[in-house]
Amino acid sequence: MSRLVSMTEMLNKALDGKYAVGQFNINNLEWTQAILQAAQEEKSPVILGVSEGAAKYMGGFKVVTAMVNALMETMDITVPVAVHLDHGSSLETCTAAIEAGFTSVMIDNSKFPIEENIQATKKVVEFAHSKGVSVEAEVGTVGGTEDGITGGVMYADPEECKRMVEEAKIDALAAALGSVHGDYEGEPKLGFDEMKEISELTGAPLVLHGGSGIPTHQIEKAIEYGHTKINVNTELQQVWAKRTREVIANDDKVYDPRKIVGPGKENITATTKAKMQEFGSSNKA
Ligand SMILES: O=C(O)C[C@@H](O)[C@H](O)C(=O)COP(=O)(O)O
Ligand SMILES: [Zn+2]
Repeated sequence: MSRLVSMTEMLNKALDGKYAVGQFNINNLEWTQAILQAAQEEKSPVILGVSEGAAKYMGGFKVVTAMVNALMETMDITVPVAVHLDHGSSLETCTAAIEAGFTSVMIDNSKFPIEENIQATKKVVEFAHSKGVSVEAEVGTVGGTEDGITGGVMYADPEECKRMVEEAKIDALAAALGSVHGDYEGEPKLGFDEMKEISELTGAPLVLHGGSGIPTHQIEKAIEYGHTKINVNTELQQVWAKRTREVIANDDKVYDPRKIVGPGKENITATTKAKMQEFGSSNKA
């Protein structure tokens, strides 16, 4: 029996309570164990983000939900957990994820003109809401590399954001305002004036993509201006890779994959816990 939940309740509570729930992207079994452990220890709600590429790598949507559900049971996870399709590209992919048991999806048609983006999102919302699944959409363009494809930043237009929220009836809005996937060059420059305007205009729970490498004072301001979900992928990959390199450098005879891949889990758990404290979601489960 699945104990997964959608993002709706967690994000509305976060909006009221002025904190954000982290979306931490998973890549495999170890990642999932490490993040679930962090959430349980912090008594924090958590969103497990799964990109189309990561889902394919892990063997498909059904493998992902079977793994997460089984781990929740064996690890005795009691905090709210959502499994969310990150940057879903089409109605077909979102439908397949929902049918496999995902409790939340992002339909990212932000590269299309706003009218097309809204119409495509509406169709996803119609199906998703009939199954109790939450929907996130994106307006504007997050910079950097997304599932292997690199592009520039394009700020979200406030009126387009309002239309997306009102017409498509989404549960969360990723309004791109200068954030970047992957590493930032220098200090991130987020559009806080636009953020405040979009938050006031839409009243929607906002989502911050490219959450790695943003200093705490900017994270706090983003939360103050309506961000209830912050996506983190790169930082977890970096701390895991650092530990894994050390393991191999310190022992050139090691070949047991569990001894190579496993130790980095501690770094993922520690970084996830630190992010939950920073985002204010600890003890909010
Ligand atoms: O790269 C992915 O597959 C996931 C990201 O797009 C995720 O949605 C995200 O925004 C995380 O950003 P990051 O921490 O800068 O990688
Ligand atoms: Zn993203």
